[in-house]
Amino acid sequence: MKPNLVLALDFQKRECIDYWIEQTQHLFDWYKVGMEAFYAQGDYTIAKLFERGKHIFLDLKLSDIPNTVYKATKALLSRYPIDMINVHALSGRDTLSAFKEALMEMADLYKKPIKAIGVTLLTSLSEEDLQMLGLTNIEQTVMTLAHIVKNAGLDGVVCSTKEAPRIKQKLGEEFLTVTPGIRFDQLSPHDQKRTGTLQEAVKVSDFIIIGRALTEAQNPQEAIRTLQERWEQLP
Ligand SMILES: O=C(O)c1cc(=O)[nH]c(=O)n1[C@@H]1O[C@H](COP(=O)(O)O)[C@@H](O)[C@H]1O
Repeated sequence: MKPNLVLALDFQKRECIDYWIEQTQHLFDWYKVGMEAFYAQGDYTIAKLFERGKHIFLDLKLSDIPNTVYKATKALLSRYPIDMINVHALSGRDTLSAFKEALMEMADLYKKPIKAIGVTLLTSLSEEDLQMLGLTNIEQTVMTLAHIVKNAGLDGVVCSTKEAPRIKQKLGEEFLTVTPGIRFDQLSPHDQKRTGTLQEAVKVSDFIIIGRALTEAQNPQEAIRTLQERWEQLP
């Protein structure tokens, strides 16, 4: 089965949020509401996606002590009809377990599954950035974090397309991989250091995050059509 395409609604203005939902709803079943849209237009964006029957990935990358993450997760899920939510794996095992516990309680209450995802190493980090943090070896660090995420009972990880094959191989096909940093052709990577193509992503991901490669295109209508054609051609 093909992965899900997820559109990152990284906007603050309602006109932009409306435009991108209207223009892409035939192609995307999943939308990601990240910090920018959530802080600027959270209630509005989530209500709009819910009315249209879209799946919502709330990407706030929670990172705090276990008690705070547990309570914040419950507060978010009691307010918003979310299908997937994430936490930073670097918050450590106890925070990940508290996050999972909150999700299970809320999923039980609302009788619906909510996917729990751990962010490994941000795709904006390179080996050099890692060294500055006193860490080494992206592949190995991502694998260590992915193991911690799996052992805490979460459903999957955010990682780049580069690490996703090994994660699938070591942690099993059912362990979800969510891959951002997707670029088409020779497009600028912007601030991303570990990018991947749609062709790479389709083989190794369960959820492929599409952001500025689409939403900053010179001609958005043409870019949406091109993405649709490419997507339909992929196996
Ligand atoms: O959790 C995420 O979604 C995420 C994790 C990560 O490691 N890297 C990353 O880029 N993201 C998000 O994925 C999207 C990538 O967008 P583009 O760089 O515009 O394609 C943004 O909304 C980021 O916040």
